Amino acid sequence: MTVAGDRRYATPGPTARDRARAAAPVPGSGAWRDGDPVAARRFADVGAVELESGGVLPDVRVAYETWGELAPDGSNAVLVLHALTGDAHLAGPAGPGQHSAGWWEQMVGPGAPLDTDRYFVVAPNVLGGCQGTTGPASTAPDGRPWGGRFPRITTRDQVAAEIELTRQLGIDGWELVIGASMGGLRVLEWALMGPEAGIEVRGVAPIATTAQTSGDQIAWAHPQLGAIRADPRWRGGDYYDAPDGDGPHAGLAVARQIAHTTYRTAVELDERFGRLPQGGEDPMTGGRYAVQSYLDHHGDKLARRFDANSYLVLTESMLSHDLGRDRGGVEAALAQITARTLAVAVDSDRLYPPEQARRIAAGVPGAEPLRLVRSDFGHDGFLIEFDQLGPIVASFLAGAHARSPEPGSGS
Ligand SMILES: CC(=O)SCCNC(=O)CCNC(=O)[C@H](O)C(C)(C)COP(=O)(O)OP(=O)(O)OC[C@H]1O[C@@H](n2cnc3c(N)ncnc32)[C@H](O)[C@@H]1OP(=O)(O)O
Ligand SMILES: N[C@@H](CCO)C(=O)O
Repeated sequence: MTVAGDRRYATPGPTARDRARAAAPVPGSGAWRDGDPVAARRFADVGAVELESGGVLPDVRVAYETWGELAPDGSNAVLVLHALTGDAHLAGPAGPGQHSAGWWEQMVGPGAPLDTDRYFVVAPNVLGGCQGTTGPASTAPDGRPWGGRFPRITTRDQVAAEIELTRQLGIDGWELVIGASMGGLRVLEWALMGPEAGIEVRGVAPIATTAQTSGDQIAWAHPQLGAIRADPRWRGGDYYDAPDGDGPHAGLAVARQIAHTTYRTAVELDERFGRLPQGGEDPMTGGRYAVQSYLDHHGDKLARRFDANSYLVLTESMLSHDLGRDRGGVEAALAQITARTLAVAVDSDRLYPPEQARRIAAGVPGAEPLRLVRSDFGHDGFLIEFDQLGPIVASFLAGAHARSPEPGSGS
């Protein structure tokens, strides 16, 4: 698909995702209909999590959703890990308290690439998040919200909480652990921490992600953190009791605008919006260009659905990510991964460039060759290009079937 010369987006209209869906529906996707039963959001109390920093986060609760049925021999479990502002709601209509229909509904469902007729799919909300799992807005032991006191957490701390969830679910192995962006960081830690914890990880699919957060990624995150902290309504992170929910919405919106620019491509923004003014506004007399309006929209939309402190905590967890820390470096760590590995990148991703995924594919013994998704839309391609991503994931899973008994066969 190309966006060249497409100026329809100067005002809101069908999105790239809408058009991709219409042009090439993914087999089995779209099986969820309004009115279908919503996958129930459940909660697991996983106890205290010992943090890499040396502290302890007590009374951790993990929110999660599941689809499909766990086979009697437990052989068909798939773990899906969401990105920065995602949540446990992969597929199906929005339920109570959920901001939207599932963010990966094209990938998960009956007959979809992650086929819920065949697999038991589990999606937790990440530690530090704001969609049901313990995070800065949760209540601390003293009865007040954690707020600015919420500890620094790392990718490994997040996986430690997910390991406890896995134990509570009675799952002793994952057929596949899959996720993109921040989810992909956890996928890679799972590949090492899972087996160390006695949980078999048979396959991993890190998508649009990296084995080690780079200087460029830290640099892009820095002004996002600063925008939230510079908002006087942030109040050092203790804004939950502010009158009328008077939190750092403006700072969070600016952070999202910076981030969203990195999620798309320079070519798309230029060809799609160019220098067009927004609607009846005149940029020469204080009005906005259409691309400014577009970023305002995405910033405001996130500020309405996401907690600024979680944005800080999760962003800083991403900065901590280094698969090689205390493992002798990235290459030594990748070399220890024994799971079947499929690294996927989006060819136009300027935030997680394909070189980073290539490093994963080159470093893991026996990994599949790097798979590139072709997209005009950059990092967000993992949320748009389902006609490519779906078959890549489905064929990787089919490769697992070729080598092992039918999931759930018990043999
Ligand atoms: C795992 C996870 O990451 S879960 C979280 C995923 N969801 C998000 O990140 C939410 C933010 N949304 C997005 O990033 C994108 O919408 C995607 C990736 C989900 C889909 O991409 P696209 O289909 O290309 O959507 P696009 O970036 O064009 O955004 C469309 C929105 O911009 C709006 N828009 C487009 N042009 C303009 C404009 N000139 N002025 C104002 N708004 C505009 C559209 O009305 C639409 O609004 P809506 O989403 O409220 O309906
Ligand atoms: N749109 C995605 C991009 C980050 O990978 C999100 O908000 O989580």
